[in-house]
Amino acid sequence: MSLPPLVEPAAELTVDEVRRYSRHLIIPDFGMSGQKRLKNAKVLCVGAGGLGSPALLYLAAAGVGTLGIVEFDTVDESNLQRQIIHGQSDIGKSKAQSAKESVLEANPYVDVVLHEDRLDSSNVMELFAQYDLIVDGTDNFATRYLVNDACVLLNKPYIWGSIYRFDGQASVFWAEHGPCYRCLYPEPPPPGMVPSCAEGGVLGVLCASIGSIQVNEAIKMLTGMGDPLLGRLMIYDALEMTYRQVKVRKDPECAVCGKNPTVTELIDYEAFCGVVSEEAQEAALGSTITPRQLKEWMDAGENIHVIDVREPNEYEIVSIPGAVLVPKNEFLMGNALEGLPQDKRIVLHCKTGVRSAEVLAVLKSAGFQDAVHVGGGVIGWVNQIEPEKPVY
Ligand SMILES: Nc1ncnc2c1ncn2[C@@H]1O[C@H](COP(=O)(O)OP(=O)(O)OP(=O)(O)O)[C@@H](O)[C@H]1O
Ligand SMILES: [Zn+2]
Repeated sequence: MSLPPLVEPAAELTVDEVRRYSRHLIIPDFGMSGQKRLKNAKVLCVGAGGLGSPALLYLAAAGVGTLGIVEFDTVDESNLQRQIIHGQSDIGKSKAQSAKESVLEANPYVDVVLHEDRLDSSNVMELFAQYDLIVDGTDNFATRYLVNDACVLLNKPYIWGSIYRFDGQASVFWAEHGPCYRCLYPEPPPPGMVPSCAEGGVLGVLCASIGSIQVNEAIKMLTGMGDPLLGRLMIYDALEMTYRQVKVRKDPECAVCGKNPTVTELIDYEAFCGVVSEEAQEAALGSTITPRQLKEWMDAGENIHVIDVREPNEYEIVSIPGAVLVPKNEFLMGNALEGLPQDKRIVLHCKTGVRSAEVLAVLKSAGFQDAVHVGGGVIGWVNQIEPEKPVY
C-alpha cells in the first residue's frame, strides 16, 4: 500500500543544498521533489538515546528541515557503547544539547528545536501538534502508550522501534490508514516481566539496524515513496541475521482507534503500565531497608541471609559481599523457595530494587513475613558503601 506524501515541497533548494544532497537528487524516484519535501518536513524524535542517536543523525544528514528532540536526561558513560550521537566529552551534559551539536555538525542547514523535558500527558499534545511525524526512540512502555495515544488523537503517523539484547522490532502506526500500537499490543506486559535494556543489556550496533529502519520509513512517509511499514511488524534477529515480517491488522475492538474507543483522551500511563506491580509495592511497604542498614546488620553479625536475585552475568560485574545468587525466575517458578533457611531473616536485593520487590511479594505470600529488600539495590550499595566498586 502506498500513501500520498505527508508534506508539500519547499519552494526551492539553495545552491549549497543542491551540492550537499546531490546523491539523493540523482535517484530518479527521489529527485528534487523528494528533497524539497524533506526540507519542508518537521520530524519529532522522542529520546536521544540508543535509537534516537542513529535516527537523528540520519534524519539530519538526509536534509529534514526541522528536527525536534524531546529528551530530559544527561549523558552517562554507559550510554556511549551505543548512543553514537554523544561522545566522551559529553558525559554529564544534557543529551538534548549534545544531540543538537552533533546534528548541526552533520548538517548545519537543519533547524533543531529542543524540548528539554520529559514527554508526558501535560505536554505531548501541544508538542506533537507542531510536527508532521513522530519517531519514537524511547525505552519504556508508559512513554510508548502515551506516544501512541497522542498520535491517534492528533492523527499523526508514529514510527516505532524497540531493541533488546540481539533482537529488534520496528513498525509504523497510523490509525487513519492502518493499525496503532495498541492494535498490536493492547496491554502492557505485567510490571517486571519484560526487562529493560538497563536490566537485560543490548548489543550497541542493534540500535543502528533498527534506528535506520525508522529513518527509512520516515523518509518514505514524508516523500510518498515506496510502501510504508504500516500494518507490518518487522522482526530482526541479529544473531541469526534474519528479518521477518508479521502482518498487523487494525483491531476493531482497539481501546483507542477501534469502533467504540474507551480511551478518548490521555490517561495516567505510569499507572496503566504499573511500573512496579501492586503486589510488589505492597510487599515493599515497611519492608525496605537501605544499603546502610544492611551494612549495619552485617557488621553487627545479625542472623541474616542475603540473596541477590539478579542474573549471573550481572553478579559477575559487581556484587554485595556475602550475597548468594538466586535469579528472580527461580522464585517466580517456585523452585527456590524450598532451599531457603527458615531460621534466618531473608534480605533480598537486585540492581535497583524493582526485581527484589517482586520476589519479596512471592516470599511474603509463602510465609516469610520478616523478609526485607534493599531499596536502591547493589547500585545503592556501591554508591553508599563501596564507592570503589563499578556500577553498570
Ligand atoms: N518520556 C520521555 N521523555 C523524553 N525522553 C525520554 C522519555 N522516556 C525515555 N526517554 C529517553 O529515551 C532514551 C532511550 O534511550 P535508551 O533506550 O538507549 O536508554 P537509556 O535510558 O539512555 O539507557 P539505560 O536504560 O541503559 O540506562 C533515553 O535517553 C531516555 O532519557
Ligand atoms: Zn488501535
